[in-house]
Amino acid sequence: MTTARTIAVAGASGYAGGEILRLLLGHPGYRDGSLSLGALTAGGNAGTLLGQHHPHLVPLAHRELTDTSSERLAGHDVVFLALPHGKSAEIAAALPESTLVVDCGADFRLTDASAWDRWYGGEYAGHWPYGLPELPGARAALSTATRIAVPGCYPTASTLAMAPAVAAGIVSPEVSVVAVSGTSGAGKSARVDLIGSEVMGSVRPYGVAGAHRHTPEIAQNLGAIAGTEVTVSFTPVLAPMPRGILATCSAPTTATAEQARAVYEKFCADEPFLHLLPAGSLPQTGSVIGSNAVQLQVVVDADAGRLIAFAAIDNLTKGTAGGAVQSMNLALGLPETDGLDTVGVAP
Ligand SMILES: NC(=O)C1=CN([C@@H]2O[C@H](COP(=O)(O)OP(=O)(O)OC[C@H]3O[C@@H](n4cnc5c(N)ncnc54)[C@H](OP(=O)(O)O)[C@@H]3O)[C@@H](O)[C@H]2O)C=CC1
Ligand SMILES: CC(=O)N[C@@H](CCC(=O)OP(=O)(O)O)C(=O)O
Repeated sequence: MTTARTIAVAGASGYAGGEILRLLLGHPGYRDGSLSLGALTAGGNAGTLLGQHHPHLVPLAHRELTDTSSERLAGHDVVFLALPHGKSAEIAAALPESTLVVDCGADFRLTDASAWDRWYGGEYAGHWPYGLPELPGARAALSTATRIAVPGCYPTASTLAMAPAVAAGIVSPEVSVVAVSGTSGAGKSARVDLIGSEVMGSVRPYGVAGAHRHTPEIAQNLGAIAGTEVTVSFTPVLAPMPRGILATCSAPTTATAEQARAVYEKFCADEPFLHLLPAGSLPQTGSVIGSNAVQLQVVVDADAGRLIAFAAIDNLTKGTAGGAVQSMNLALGLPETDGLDTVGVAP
């Protein structure tokens, strides 16, 4: 019998950490004992029980959260970091190279130090293999990785919506993205602009005109696929729902609707989590809640000369924890879909 691989989750009291734990509890490796859960850590909530923060994670309710330090996290085979931006670099540097570190924060996503400086600031920590297996070449990179940077939730939806069109060269490299997100994308910490009475019954844009830090990440992804610079105009929109992102992306095209559809069918054909809906159906967040699926559609507005691609994801599942577990599976040589469902919860 082989020894179980141990997994630690830093930031376990938060939304992303909680979702990682939810997925791991259903992972076949956890069920057969080949994966086990070690340290679960937090910041100010260290010393409290996980059940106080995630009462839905019944089997782990009794687990005590410990402080977050490289000493606590050392000795595990896999460490998920679900911490605020800027917290990962120091911890990761103190962990052995043999430990698989999967970072849900932004610290290692950007390949351009000047982009990091402009949108985040502080010392640039470098970049790691990017945890979006559906991108060209990503599976090969992830299968040998011991450090993985999980994408942001908006970049996951927007990149996957436009990747087929950009890879096939059927759009000009000028992409517009309007993406509507549920409030869990902002994390669990208290913010006046996120209290119920400010959010309920209202939809509002924020971080407009290139101000949102996901703009360079989306441009980086699409530029790498295109092999040329891609400009991205990104408008995030906050909606009164707990989970989900619907990204509506467009770019100039001369392709017909049939040509565009053929491109998307080919791109999605062997992808376990990419679901191109039948022509005439449009993605909605309600169909992907709790699932790792990405529901896609592509249409062409011939009068405007634009290709429009839609993607719906659960920001906490495919947009964070699902992408993290999918990447872990690849890095550990496990089946990529282990512990990840394409079946959502509805209504
Ligand atoms: N929410 C989402 O949809 C997505 C999130 N991510 C990324 O995942 C990471 C976590 O996000 P999310 O779960 O939403 O955030 P939350 O605010 O919900 O959780 C943050 C977690 O980090 C812990 N923490 C906060 N400050 C410190 C600190 N100084 N030292 C140690 N631990 C600390 C918190 O512990 P405590 O409870 O004790 O404060 C909590 O466990 C972020 O980097 C985020 O960008 C990525 C994609 C999507
Ligand atoms: C609704 C909402 O506030 N969403 C977050 C994005 C969350 C996410 O994916 O991003 P990171 O991992 O890069 O933090 C925001 O706009 O800041």
